[in-house]
Amino acid sequence: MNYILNANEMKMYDRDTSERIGIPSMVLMERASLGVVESLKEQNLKPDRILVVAGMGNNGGDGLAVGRLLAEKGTEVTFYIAGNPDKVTPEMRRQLLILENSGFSIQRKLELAEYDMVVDALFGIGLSRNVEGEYLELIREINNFGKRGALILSLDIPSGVCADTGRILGMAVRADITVTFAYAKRGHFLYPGREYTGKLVVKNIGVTEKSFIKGRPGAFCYEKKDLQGLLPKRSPWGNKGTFGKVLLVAGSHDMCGACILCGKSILRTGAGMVKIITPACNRTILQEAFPEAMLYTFEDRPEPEKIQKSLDWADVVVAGPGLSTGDISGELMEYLLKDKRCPMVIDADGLNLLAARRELFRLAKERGGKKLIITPHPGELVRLLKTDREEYGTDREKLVSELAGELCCVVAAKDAATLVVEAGREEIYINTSGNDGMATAGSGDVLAGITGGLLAQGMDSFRCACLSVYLHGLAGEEASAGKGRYGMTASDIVEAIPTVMTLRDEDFLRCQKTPSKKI
Ligand SMILES: NC(=O)C1=CN([C@@H]2O[C@H](COP(=O)(O)OP(=O)(O)OC[C@H]3O[C@@H](n4cnc5c(N)ncnc54)[C@H](OP(=O)(O)O)[C@@H]3O)[C@@H](O)[C@H]2O)[C@@H](O)CC1
Ligand SMILES: Nc1ncnc2c1ncn2[C@@H]1O[C@H](COP(=O)(O)OP(=O)(O)O)[C@@H](O)[C@H]1O
Ligand SMILES: [K+]
Repeated sequence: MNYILNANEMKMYDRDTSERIGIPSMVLMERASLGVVESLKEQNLKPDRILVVAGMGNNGGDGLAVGRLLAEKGTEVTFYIAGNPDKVTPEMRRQLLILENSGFSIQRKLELAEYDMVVDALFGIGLSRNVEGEYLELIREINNFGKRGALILSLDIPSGVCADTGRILGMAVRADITVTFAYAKRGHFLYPGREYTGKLVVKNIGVTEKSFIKGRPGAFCYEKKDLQGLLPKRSPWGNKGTFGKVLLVAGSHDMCGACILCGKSILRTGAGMVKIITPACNRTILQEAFPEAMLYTFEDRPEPEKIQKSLDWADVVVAGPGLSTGDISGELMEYLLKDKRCPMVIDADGLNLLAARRELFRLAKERGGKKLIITPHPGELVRLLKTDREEYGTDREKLVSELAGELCCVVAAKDAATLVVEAGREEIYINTSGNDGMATAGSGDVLAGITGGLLAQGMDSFRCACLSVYLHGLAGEEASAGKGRYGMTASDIVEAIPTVMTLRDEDFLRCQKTPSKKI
């Protein structure tokens, strides 16, 4: 697990590290700059000629220090500073003095020479408004250097990207590499900032969790190394009942694929059994394409006793993929929502029904507690909140929290960077896995299946939604590694699930054999 910070949190932890813990700000800056140089070495990048573009804040100070350290190693460095000298921070002033005392000259006019690398140190997390005028022209010029082949290295965050939202404030530097300090920032992972960040490297500078005394960061993400500890434990003497029974209510007259994609994902994630309720027209295709599933198929309308029997059998319900929004589906959703025993995952048309019929929305809300996970894509989210795409674009996190609060549930708000929010919980999960190959029909059905599969294995709703989103993204990456981002389909994502969540036998045996007591 890794924290993802906003600008205020980073400033608060920086300040605590220097003022309370006592590591001087200049030391943090030197460590940050050494981290950048180390990162270039790790990537085998040896620039001969670089341009450092520095602003008047501490981001500029980092830039001057990086230039100085590289000059010590023989790189030819041109220093350029921009901005109002009245605004210079004490650390930046000190960096200017060090350069002056060391005999470097600093330019105030941009030299349009050829450089192998441009260091972007114009604005960091202190960017507070849209860039305009001279700064806008500078950012354009930095990007032009990039187009002509120079490597663009942004310090902390590409200048022009809002560290809190990932929004572009006027114009932003398109970095090839961003080296950030202590922790990643939200703007590195939220779009469009994520696209401008290029490859992200995080360097430790001495700011640690010891500085979280006034509050922990509000966001986190998962990494591959976390997986082993996050996956539900499997009992060696378990049977298919132990690993969970999932009732999938999905599919409609012209939509059978959603049952298959979602149902297969449930089993691929490790749940023991799946039973599908769907119209009779889907029976033959399901029996052929998905023989592992049990079925309850109905002709005109499902019988309440049979629905109830299925609900009594199930540990978890997944409802909505390909369901359609007709009256029969509405009735089905009503039965499911009224039965409050099973935790439930609602996706796709299940959510459209909630949006269209307030009675169903009310029933969902009444389930309350931690028993509901919903997985809306942006269209479904705005329908549920009766808002529009414009508002979604303005403050997505606020809308997602609002929805979680209204339904008293966990919301996995799907998008290129999916957010997971739980009613009443302050921290949010920001997903970092996946790619644009996943923007393909049926991909969301796979996520609903993974979520149901993990929930059936006993996970807590919030952790389950976070892990499902992360695994889904990893499966998307695995699928694209085989088929490419153009050609991959949702079926490829399903097939990649086992690979990304494989608990290797040797790991399993090690867990079993390691004694917990130390002597
Ligand atoms: N110990 C530490 O703290 C460490 C900090 N570190 C580094 O410090 C960075 C944060 O430094 P920072 O807070 O000085 O802010 P920074 O991003 O340099 O810019 C602020 C300047 O920009 C100006 N400005 C803002 N928006 C503008 C606009 N649109 N157009 C024009 N001007 C605008 C703003 O002016 P003002 O808003 O006051 O008018 C102010 O002058 C951080 O990202 C990391 O790199 C590391 O060294 C590790 C240790
Ligand atoms: N550019 C992208 N990068 C990463 N993930 C993406 C991207 N585009 C879509 N996804 C993921 O793909 C899934 C698409 O879901 P959804 O829109 O519900 O598809 P469908 O309705 O076809 O099943 C979501 O989980 C979303 O997060
Ligand atoms: K920067």
